[in-house]
Amino acid sequence: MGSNRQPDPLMPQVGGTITHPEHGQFKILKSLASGPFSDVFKVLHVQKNERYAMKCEREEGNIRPVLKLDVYVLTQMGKNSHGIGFPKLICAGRTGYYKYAIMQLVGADLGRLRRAMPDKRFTETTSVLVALQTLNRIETLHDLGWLCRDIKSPNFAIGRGNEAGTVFMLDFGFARRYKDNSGNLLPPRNAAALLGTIHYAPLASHYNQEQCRKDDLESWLYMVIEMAAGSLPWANMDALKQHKMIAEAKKFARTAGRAQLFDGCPKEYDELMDVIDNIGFYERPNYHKLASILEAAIERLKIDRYAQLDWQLPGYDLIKRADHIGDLGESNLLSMRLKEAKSEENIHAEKENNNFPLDEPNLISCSSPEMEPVPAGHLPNYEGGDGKGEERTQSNNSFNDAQSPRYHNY
Ligand SMILES: Nc1ncnc2c1ncn2[C@@H]1O[C@H](COP(=O)(O)OP(=O)(O)OP(=O)(O)O)[C@@H](O)[C@H]1O
Repeated sequence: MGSNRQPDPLMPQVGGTITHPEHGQFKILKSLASGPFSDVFKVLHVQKNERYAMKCEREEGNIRPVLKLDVYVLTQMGKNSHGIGFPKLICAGRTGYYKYAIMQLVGADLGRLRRAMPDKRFTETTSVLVALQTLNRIETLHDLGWLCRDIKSPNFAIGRGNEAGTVFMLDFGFARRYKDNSGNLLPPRNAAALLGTIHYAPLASHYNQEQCRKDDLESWLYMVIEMAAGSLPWANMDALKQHKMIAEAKKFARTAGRAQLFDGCPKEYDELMDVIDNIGFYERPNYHKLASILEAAIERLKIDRYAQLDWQLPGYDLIKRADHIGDLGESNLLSMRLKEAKSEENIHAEKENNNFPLDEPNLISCSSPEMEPVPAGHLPNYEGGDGKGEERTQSNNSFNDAQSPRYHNY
């Protein structure tokens, strides 16, 4: 994939080499992704002849720095015995101009793989088994004290070779601690940015509320419905111009629009929404209950839990097709410029989060509800297809914006 950004000769280039003081030389083989936040390359460890992924970002001038959070979360994950399904972090470094992290190389992401399927939906077997795996990854991340706040299929990827049946969780650039080192839950700020990816954003985020574990699961639900059904009812709405309408559609999907939302999904999925919608802000979600709903679908549909997944079956040739989808280039995606306003509340939240200097830099009390597009040079580069749902954004809608009523329940 090419980048939408102006070429920057001081950033890593294909063909170049990076030397880490302890880990040795890495030759840059290929660009894997180039987005508004970072560039990702396939690299070769020259001495060990092993391939890895390298994610890098400029030291200065980022819309939002993401690498520090990736490194922080993956380091913690590596120390955690439950780190299965998270890329292993090899090393991280900086050159003065950019920062980089070298990690386990994984395969195609679930967004591309789904769009490579004939109806843009996985088979029942794959969609249910992948729902179980991704639920497990989210539980692991949560139990480590982090929220993702950007759950979507492009942020999960399959393993390579004999790990192709394992789904890996990527991208912690919007992660946030919800508890401190002693395990105390952090109180919600009065308001928070609409951030993440609008088509998958939880209602709380639409209404500028602090997110909690439940909200990651709400995004997960939208993702698993899309994987099973092929699309979401709001798939054709413009993420930027119609973000309020998307929120309305998500509310409608809980009343008269419910049957439409779940059309094409195993019937058990309907119950997932009730369980998720009833989780409280401070509550540890009942992941086991959610998994047991998926298990009920597995039982009813007589799914072999050790079955090969769609991309492991020769018939679809999915991995190759997914690569091609990745090459389609530009879509209509637009990211948002990070504003620099800081409110008293945010400063307070940062102080409370003192041990985690990775807090989001701006978020609240921006006077304008309008979202400001980033300059063309920062347009992200993602695939076409129905990729509207993959717009990743961060806005500063005023909490008091009359058009953004505080969201209570649904
Ligand atoms: N470890 C990896 N192995 C292989 N590919 C990877 C790896 N990490 C990231 N990628 C590829 O790079 C893409 C972007 O990575 P990631 O989401 O971490 O970066 P980002 O800058 O936060 O992206 P986004 O613009 O989606 O927010 C992924 O969708 C995936 O295709």
